[in-house]
Order: sequence, then C-alpha cells, then structure tokens
Amino acid sequence: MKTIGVIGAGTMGTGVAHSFALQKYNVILVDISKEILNQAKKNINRAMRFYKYIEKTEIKEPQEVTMGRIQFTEDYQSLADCDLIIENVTENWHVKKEVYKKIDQICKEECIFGVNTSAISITKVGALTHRPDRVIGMHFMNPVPLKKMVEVIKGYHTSQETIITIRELMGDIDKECIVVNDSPGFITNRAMMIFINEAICSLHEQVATAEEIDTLFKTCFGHKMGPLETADLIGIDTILYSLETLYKSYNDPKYRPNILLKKMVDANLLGMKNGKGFYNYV
Ligand SMILES: NC(=O)c1ccc[n+]([C@@H]2O[C@H](COP(=O)([O-])OP(=O)(O)OC[C@H]3O[C@@H](n4cnc5c(N)ncnc54)[C@H](O)[C@@H]3O)[C@@H](O)[C@H]2O)c1
Repeated sequence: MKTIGVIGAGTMGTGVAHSFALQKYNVILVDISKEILNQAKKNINRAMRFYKYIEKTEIKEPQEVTMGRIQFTEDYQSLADCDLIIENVTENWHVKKEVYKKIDQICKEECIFGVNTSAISITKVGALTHRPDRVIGMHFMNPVPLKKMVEVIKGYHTSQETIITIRELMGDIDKECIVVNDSPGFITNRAMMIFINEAICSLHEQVATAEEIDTLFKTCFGHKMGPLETADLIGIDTILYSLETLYKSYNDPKYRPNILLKKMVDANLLGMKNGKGFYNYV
C-alpha cells in the first residue's frame, strides 16, 4: 500500500494522517471545507512539533518533508486510486452512510474501507457497500500518534485476507492490534461509555466536582486520566453520539445519555477541540 485515503480531518483523522505520513505513506486527507482543512494542517504541524518535543515519536526527517506527504483536499475523486480508505467523519450514522455510498462508487474494487467509529456496527457499514468483505473496523485510540493499540473489528462479512492485510499494515506503522468480533461499541467503548456517562450523572447530581471525580479515578484506580478529562479529550459530541448509538443498538437503558451531556452539546461545549468542556483549555 502506498497511498492511504483519510476522510474526516478532525481529532482522529488528523492523528491518522500524521501517523501514516511519519511512516512514509502518502496520505490524501479529505474534509468538507477549506477552512477545516487549513485548521487540520495547523493542528498536524503543531502536533508534530509537540510530540517531537516530548520525544514520544522519533522524527527522522525535516517536518516539512513529512507534511509534504499529506495532500489536503475537498475532492472525493482524488481517492479513486487509494488502496485503503480510513474514514473518520462525525459519529453520526446519516453522515457516515452518505460517505460510504459515495466512496463505494469512486474507489477501485480492491480498496479496503477502514471504519474508525466509537460505536457503530461494522456489519451495518459493510452492508452499505458492494465490498462488505473489505470493510473492517479500525478503532484508533486518541491521540493516534502516541497510542500503540488499535482495536480492529471484524464485521460479519470481513474476510480473513482483509484482516491479515490490516494487521500487517498496522505493524508497518508501529501499531499493535487486537481483533474482536463486531458488536456496537466493541470492547473498549461498550464499557468506557458507561463509566463516562455515570461520572457525568454524578457531576449532574452534585455528588462531587469534576476535579474530585477525576482525581478519584486517577488515584484509586491508577487511570492516567479521569472520565471527565477523557470525555473532553474525545469530544463531548462524540460521547453523546456514541451513547445514543449504544442505547439504540442494545435497546438498553443503561446507555441512556445524561441530560447534562445533551445540554453541553447544545451549548457548544465540546471539550478540548473547541476550548471548553468540563474544563477550560483556552
Ligand atoms: N475522538 C476520539 O477520541 C475518538 C476515538 C476513536 C474513534 N473516534 C471516532 O472517529 C470518528 C471521528 O471522530 P473525531 O473525534 O475525529 O470527530 P471530529 O468531530 O473531531 O471530526 C469529524 C470530522 O469529520 C468531518 N466531516 C463531517 N462530514 C464529512 C463528510 N461528509 N466528508 C468529509 N468529512 C466530513 C468534519 O468536518 C470534521 O472535521 C468518529 O466516528 C468517532 O466516533 C473518535
């Protein structure tokens, strides 16, 4: 594989593009507007400087060379010759659905579609395409350049050949993967979304402050980040959409999103990505 198409240039798409470019892959990064793509370019540049500074990733070439491997575009047609597409658009079924219908027409037959989602069924995404055997879940962790593990999800029709290709590719960009069967939220988010939601319920009921809740998780359980800090890192909107998907998928009230979460999304308090969530970042 030489050229990877990455759709969605938000929190995850920029991290995925960054990780592949570091390992000398050409990347075509697609989003819906020039403004978003310009911001994405700034974010990747800043992240490269920062990760180099904290020496978590080894950068063996001038940054402009790495950046030069990423093409920023609004044009889906430029994905036609890609061998793999990793889709990272908003966690919304209607948005994702339109993207898959489009790329299924544009991309060559052998192209694999990697679905980066928090909770949506990979089998359901595969059913939108004429290539369900080449549709696979690639649940990257945030921040992508720093997190080694990728939760890879086998949809009902995902072929063994696709799994082997993705395993090899992940090894090539210095990532490890664990392959799990398809189930909404997979392993990680099926459990994590519940404890984040319960932490938000506790905050909403004024059982404790955000700082106290997070400190308890860090000191008692050894978590690097508390649930509310994690929610801010992921994006408050992504947490809400994931819980809504889990709630619908399992028909189980244990996934019902807390009202405070909805209110925060209505108030555009989305966490780190726009400067304010449970904490302030400006
Ligand atoms: N944030 C996390 O920690 C995290 C972790 C793992 C997986 N995910 C999943 O990854 C996906 C992306 O999440 P994110 O946090 O990067 O979201 P985000 O909101 O930061 O970015 C989403 C991007 O998709 C773009 N987009 C929307 N519609 C599009 C379209 N039709 N074509 C091209 N681009 C489009 C938006 O403009 C935006 O830039 C979601 O499905 C999410 O559940 C997120």
